[in-house]
Amino acid sequence: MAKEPFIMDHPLIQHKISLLRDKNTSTKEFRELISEIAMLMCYEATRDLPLKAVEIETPIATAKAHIIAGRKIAFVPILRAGLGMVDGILNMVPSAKIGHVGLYRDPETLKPVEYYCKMPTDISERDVIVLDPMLATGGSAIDAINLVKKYGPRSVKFMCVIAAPEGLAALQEAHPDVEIYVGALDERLNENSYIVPGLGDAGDRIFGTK
Ligand SMILES: O=P(O)(O)OC[C@H]1O[C@H](OP(=O)(O)OP(=O)(O)O)[C@H](O)[C@@H]1O
Ligand SMILES: O=c1cc[nH]c(=O)[nH]1
Ligand SMILES: [Mg+2]
Repeated sequence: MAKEPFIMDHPLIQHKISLLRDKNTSTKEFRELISEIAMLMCYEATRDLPLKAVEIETPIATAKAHIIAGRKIAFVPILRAGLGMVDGILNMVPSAKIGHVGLYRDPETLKPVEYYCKMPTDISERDVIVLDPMLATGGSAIDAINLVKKYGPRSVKFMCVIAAPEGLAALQEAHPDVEIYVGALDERLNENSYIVPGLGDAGDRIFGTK
């Protein structure tokens, strides 16, 4: 059985996603918002990182404190649009490594086509979070996670800004072990498999290509 997805309810995330949806939001603002949302979502998606107890000498006394227990993380953006989430996330986890999966959705078949894959060499020691702003039919996320799993990472999570119910169900069925973090769960897909109401084509809006 797949785990329940984690749907973000934080007001800051909801506010920023609303601005992202607006067709009048400029490329510059869109890029900044995607990065900020990814940073806030990363805070939630890393909530289960294990801690270890340490003693720290403050100027006053010895503090019994906690630091992250050496778990290693890799983020894997799905090109192109996933790249827009990387900067914000690296603000939170600066030592993370980054893998890349290049996929585009064929406009006729709507099936993902792979054109690039490069993973950190030590990915089998890492917890991976796959990044893509959009989960529409789910085909791209499912294929990207299939690719990542071939490298034998310790665990895989998936983080998206907007999901369609259809894509969420498909991803849960294909990868029931993967924890899914969603900024907002929308109504449905339209006849071209775009998310409704969604925000349009995330890659085009991040890179200004339309
Ligand atoms: O769930 P799916 O139906 O597979 O659709 C979602 C995919 O579509 C978009 O990428 P796109 O193919 O537009 O490529 P791009 O990021 O290069 O624009 C998006 O960023 C996802 O990767
Ligand atoms: O709504 C959608 C669906 C797929 N890809 C996008 O960028 N947006
Ligand atoms: Mg696109």
